[in-house]
Amino acid sequence: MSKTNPFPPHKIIGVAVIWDDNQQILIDRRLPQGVMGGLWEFPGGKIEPGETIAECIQREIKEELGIEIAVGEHLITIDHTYTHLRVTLMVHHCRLIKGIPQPIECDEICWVNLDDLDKFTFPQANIQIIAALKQSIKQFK
Ligand SMILES: Nc1nc2c([nH]c(=O)n2[C@H]2C[C@H](O)[C@@H](COP(=O)(O)OP(=O)(O)OP(=O)(O)O)O2)c(=O)[nH]1
Ligand SMILES: [Mg+2]
Repeated sequence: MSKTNPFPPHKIIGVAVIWDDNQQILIDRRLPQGVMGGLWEFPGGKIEPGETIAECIQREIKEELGIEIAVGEHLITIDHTYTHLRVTLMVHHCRLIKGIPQPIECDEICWVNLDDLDKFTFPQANIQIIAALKQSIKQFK
């Protein structure tokens, strides 16, 4: 009988909701191979020792997309356990400062309106991120 590891590895991930000047959000599609291959996500990655979350997000976005961003307000922190992995997603609103995003480490990228996010398939943990995002925007309307 197969058993699920009760202590799956834990990753702390800095996640960016990057806004441009037209109120659009940048999402990327993960490479087809590997964990959660082919799903859409908000760009980001694993924190390195000694880094703040803002530094992690800035570094990951430079590495993955070749752009500079300003890291702003904290949106939400999500703890989620997948079958073989536990993630803590620390999500911040960010703003594009410089450059045109390139799909350096992902399959494709897309600027979308908040209302169009539902048309893309995200990992399960993102349902809560998207709900928080819609909630945070409503406050301004
Ligand atoms: N970046 C990002 N990761 C997400 C989101 N939702 C979600 O469940 N994840 C999960 C998928 C991955 O297991 C993990 C992020 O890992 P990653 O593969 O981008 O990070 P990394 O490149 O720094 O990690 P690694 O090479 O050291 O494995 O978080 C999301 O919206 N954005
Ligand atoms: Mg990543």
